[in-house]
Amino acid sequence: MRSQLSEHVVVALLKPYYTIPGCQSSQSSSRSFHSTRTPPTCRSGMTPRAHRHQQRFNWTARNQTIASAERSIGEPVNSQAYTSNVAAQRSRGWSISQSAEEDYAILGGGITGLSAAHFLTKEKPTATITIYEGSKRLGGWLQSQRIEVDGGTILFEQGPRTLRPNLEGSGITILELIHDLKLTDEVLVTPKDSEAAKNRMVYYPDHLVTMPGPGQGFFEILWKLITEPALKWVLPGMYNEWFNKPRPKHLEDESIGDFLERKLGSTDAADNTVSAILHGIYAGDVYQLSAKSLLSSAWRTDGSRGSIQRGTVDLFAKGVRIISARDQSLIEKILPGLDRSFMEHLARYASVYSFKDGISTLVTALEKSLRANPRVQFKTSHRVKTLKYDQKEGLVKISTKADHQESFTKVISTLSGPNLSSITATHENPDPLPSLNSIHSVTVMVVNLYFPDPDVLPVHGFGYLIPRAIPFDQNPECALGVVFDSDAVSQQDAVLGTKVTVMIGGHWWDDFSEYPSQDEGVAMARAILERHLKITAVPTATNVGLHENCIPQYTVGHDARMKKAHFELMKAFNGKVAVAGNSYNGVGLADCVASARDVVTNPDGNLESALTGLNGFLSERKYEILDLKEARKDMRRHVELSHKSRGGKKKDR
Ligand SMILES: C=Cc1c2[nH]c(c1C)Cc1[nH]c(c(CCC(=O)O)c1C)Cc1[nH]c(c(C)c1CCC(=O)O)Cc1[nH]c(c(C)c1C=C)C2
Repeated sequence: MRSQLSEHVVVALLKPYYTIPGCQSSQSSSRSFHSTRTPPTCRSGMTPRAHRHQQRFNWTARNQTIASAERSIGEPVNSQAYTSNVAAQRSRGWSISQSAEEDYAILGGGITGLSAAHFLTKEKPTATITIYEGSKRLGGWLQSQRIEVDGGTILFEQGPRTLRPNLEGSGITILELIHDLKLTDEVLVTPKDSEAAKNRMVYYPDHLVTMPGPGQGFFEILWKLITEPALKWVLPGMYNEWFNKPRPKHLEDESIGDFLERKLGSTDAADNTVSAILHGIYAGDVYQLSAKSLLSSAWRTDGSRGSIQRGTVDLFAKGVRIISARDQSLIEKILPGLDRSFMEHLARYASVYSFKDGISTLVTALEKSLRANPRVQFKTSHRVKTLKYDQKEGLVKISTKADHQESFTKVISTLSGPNLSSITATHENPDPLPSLNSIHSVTVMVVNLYFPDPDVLPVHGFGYLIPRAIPFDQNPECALGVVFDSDAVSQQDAVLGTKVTVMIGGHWWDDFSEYPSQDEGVAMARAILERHLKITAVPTATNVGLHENCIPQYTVGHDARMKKAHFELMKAFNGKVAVAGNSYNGVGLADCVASARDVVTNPDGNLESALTGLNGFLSERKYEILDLKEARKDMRRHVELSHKSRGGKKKDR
């Protein structure tokens, strides 16, 4: 049974049963989890609740914090000095006032805002929450739409459509949400042995290339690496990476393209393959996106070992894996509460998952649950115009129309960096949050097409991505990729047929001031399908969305800018405005939910954490070492135990 399960999912899945409570793990060297540093959840021997109570400063402490932030701006920011300043405040006995009433405002009714409200209702049941949303509808760009076609309905997705069953990273927080909202029966799994799981393709330059991955044998992969022009960089690149000289000491960050060229000795990897993958995640430019922020573990290993492969082989030989302390702490906190049979089902079968009624199921369920809570108020069609900090009262004031302000003890902004910056600007200070203001986002046109013929596609799989190396005459529409929706998530439609989504624009449209119309979008998508896949059939249903500035770009220097942004927010709002959402710590759906949880629950138990939501950028991230051999033993023990506890029967779904 073990061999069928994805190891890292299951190791993490079963971890609570082979490790000790978080607060003791620093002393656990004989156990399977060795903490390299004191776990952040357990500083000063305090409980997480005690840490939560520390989130609010008294006046003296606030002024100290401001002074500290001011000192830090304009000079090289020394986060350690800042942290020790906060620690000093604590040791002097300042702070720790928990007001009886807390009034929260959440700016933005997308998935991050709704999730933040959800986690707040759990974490602070007596707080009142007002959610401001500028448009009429909730959910942001999570948009699942049922459309009538001949014979029934089909489901189109405009935004994200699938989730990965990962526990590490942000995946576990969305599983917690699914559990809280009782949505496990709504989940649809795309099996690991499906074509969609096995065939993730890149277009190069005139044919589709299946990327090496699970389900392919060693010799099959080797043959592909030798013969496939799109992958010809891999073997020489590996050689260069092993022997190349270490990264220059002064290098603080570089683009992923430059990083790959430096490591692998040519631009082929970036141009032919990695640019395609980045199109599918960020719709962004491989020569602008940050290696430090987006390839953080490769960046770290390269820095410490001089070679990613040497570092990886070293870990492999030691039988250990590195996991971030934050992910480890989330797993410890959330996993024990989740439904075990659901988790086992995901771990065993799912490559990705979605919901019977699409990804918006999350939004509908969150809205229903929040509307049932008398402490939560929705203000849709209320665009926030100004956000000001009233130093005397220690409150944040929000206005949505002239001559009317509402006051809050804390605001969580899920707006984009530039939007938050613009509502904060005043005549006296037109650019109070320059680091947030500088976050650039790209625009993507999403074109859904439905063909009644179920056999329109010449190949099956998740879809394909288009790298930057494709000559203009093969991609004049600036397409980024095509998703084969009817393969990627089956069972959402009541009729047979083929659904595809063509994504266009992204960084290719950075200089555009006008975009194609909906009809032009459909024509462009059809031209792409005809050129690349020889599909000439006419779609009987289409749906086009132009999502302006929808994906923030973590360009070179992102981490350093977010560190500065923390201090700018502290200066402007004294810790009363925190940020969450896709502008900061991950652009995916799961990242957004995780950022909402982090900003509410303060997972680090770290005082700054609750203040701006950007604490993760203040100091080097902490990591822990997972001993895989011990973990596997404990896992086996646990599987036996859980078998016994279920009367020896395995519950299959
Ligand atoms: C809808 C547009 C989006 C594009 N990128 C993202 C969205 C929401 C964010 C994103 N997409 C992926 C990841 C990685 C996580 C993962 O599941 O591996 C993130 C953070 C991967 C991905 N890319 C595409 C799909 C269908 C997926 C799976 C996750 C999802 O459903 O969003 C296709 C795709 N997305 C974008 C483009 C341009 C594209 C091209 C075919 C932009």
